[in-house]
Amino acid sequence: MELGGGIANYEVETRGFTAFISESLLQPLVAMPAGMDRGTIVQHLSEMLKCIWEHLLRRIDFARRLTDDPIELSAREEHPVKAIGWAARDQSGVLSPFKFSRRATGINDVTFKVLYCGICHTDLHSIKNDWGMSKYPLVPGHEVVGIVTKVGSKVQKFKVGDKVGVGCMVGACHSCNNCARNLENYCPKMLLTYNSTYYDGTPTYGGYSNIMVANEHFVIRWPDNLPLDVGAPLLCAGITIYSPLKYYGLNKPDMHVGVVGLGGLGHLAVKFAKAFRVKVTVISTSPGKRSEAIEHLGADSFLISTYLDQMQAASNTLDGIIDTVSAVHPLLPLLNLLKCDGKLVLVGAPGKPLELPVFPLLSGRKIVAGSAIGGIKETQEMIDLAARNKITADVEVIPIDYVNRAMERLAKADVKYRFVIDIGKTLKDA
Ligand SMILES: NC(=O)c1ccc[n+]([C@@H]2O[C@H](COP(=O)([O-])OP(=O)(O)OC[C@H]3O[C@@H](n4cnc5c(N)ncnc54)[C@H](O)[C@@H]3O)[C@@H](O)[C@H]2O)c1
Ligand SMILES: [Zn+2]
Ligand SMILES: [Zn+2]
Repeated sequence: MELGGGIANYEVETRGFTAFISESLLQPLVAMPAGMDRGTIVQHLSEMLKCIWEHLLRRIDFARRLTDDPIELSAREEHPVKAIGWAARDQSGVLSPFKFSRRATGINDVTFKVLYCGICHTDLHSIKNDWGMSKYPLVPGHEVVGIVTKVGSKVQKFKVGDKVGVGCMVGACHSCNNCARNLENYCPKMLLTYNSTYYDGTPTYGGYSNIMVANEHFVIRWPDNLPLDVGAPLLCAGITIYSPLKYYGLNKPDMHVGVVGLGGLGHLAVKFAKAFRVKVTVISTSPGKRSEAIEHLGADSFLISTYLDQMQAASNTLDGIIDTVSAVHPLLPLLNLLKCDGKLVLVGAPGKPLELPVFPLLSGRKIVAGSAIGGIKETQEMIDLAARNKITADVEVIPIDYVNRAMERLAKADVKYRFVIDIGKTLKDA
C-alpha cells in the first residue's frame, strides 16, 4: 500500500493487530537476494512478522493463563510502585541500598509492608554466587512477614491490615503433576522469591525491602498468636525441616532422629521433632553446643561427629537424620549411625558435591534422600501447628545496616540461631 509523502509502506495484519513495514526497512533486503522481486520480498517479510506476532501473542496468553492477571510486558523501570531495599551487586556479596520498583497490585495480588525478614544461609550462598546462578543486582530474603496494604479485586484470603508471610516461592505453573499434589516447590516452572524472572520478564526481588507484591496463592495467613519476628524463619527454615520429617515418616513418637548442624534449620528441626515427641540426637562439630542443645532446645543426646568413640557407640541407633550442614562434610560417619532401613535426608545445600560411600548403604538397605522447602498448603499447615505449639525460632533481631556484619557472622556460624532484620523500623529511604 502506498502512503503519503512518497514513502512506500506495507501493511501486515494478524488477529486484529497491524504492523507496517517501511520502505527504509526494505532497502537492505531489496539489495540482497539478486533477481527476487519486491513483491516476493514483502511476502517473505510479512510471513516473518506474522511468526513474530504469533510468538508474542502466545507468550502473553501463556502469562495471562498463569496469573489470571492483565499482564503488561513492561520493563522493570515501568513498574509503578517505588520500592527500596538492599542488594548485592556482584559476588563479593556486599549489600548496599538499592532503589527499584514493584508491579501494581494485580487482581489476584496481595501487596504488603514488610516488617521483618529472616536471613537464611541460602541468602549468603546467593549473594556470594556459591551455586553459580546468581543474577545481580540481587535483593535476598525469603522469610518475609508484614501487614497487607492492598489487595486485588479477586483476592479471597486476605484483607488490608492482615498479617501475612511469603516464603521461598512466588510462582508455579498450577497444572503439572507436582502442582496438582500441592507440591509447587517441585514444579519445573516454580519461581523463587528472588533471583528468578517473573512472567512479565522482570527479576524477582526478595524481602530485604520495604514492600512485597505476591499472588495470593503464595501468601501465608499469619496466626494472631504467632509473633512476626520469631515466626518469620518458619517460612523457609521451618518448612524445610517440617516437610521431610513428615514425608520420610520421621515424625512418629517412637522414632529416633539425628539432626546435623545446629544452625537456623537445625535448631528448628530439634524443636519440631520434640513437638512430634520424637527422640532427638544432635550431631555437631562444636562441643560448646552440647548444653544449649540439651538444656535449652530439649534434645535427648548430643554427639561430636569427630569423636570416633562416641560415634562408634551410637552406630545403628537412628531411624533417620536431617542433615542441614551448609558446607562439604563427610557422610560416612552419619551413615554408620543409621539403623537398617534408616534414611539420611540432606537439606543443606553445599556448593560442591559430597562424597557418597556405597558400602554402608548396601549393607543396611539405607537411603540417602533430599528435600527442598515444602508446598504452600503444607507451609500453612506448619505455620498453624507452630502457632498452636508455640514453636518459634531463637533470633537475633538486627537493623538493616548491620546486614553485612550479620553475613560475616553467619558464615562463621556465630548466631543463635537466626538473624532477623527489623525492616519496618530500620529500612528508610536515604
Ligand atoms: N533444602 C532446602 O529447601 C533449603 C532451605 C533452606 C536452606 N537450605 C540450605 O541449608 C543449609 C543450612 O541453612 P541454615 O540457614 O540453617 O544455615 P546456618 O548457617 O544457620 O546453619 C548451618 C550449620 O551447619 C554447620 N556447619 C557448617 N559447616 C560445617 C561443616 N563443615 N561440618 C559440620 N557442620 C557445619 C554450622 O555450624 C551451622 O550450625 C544451607 O546450605 C542452606 O542453603 C536448604
Ligand atoms: Zn531459606
Ligand atoms: Zn507446576
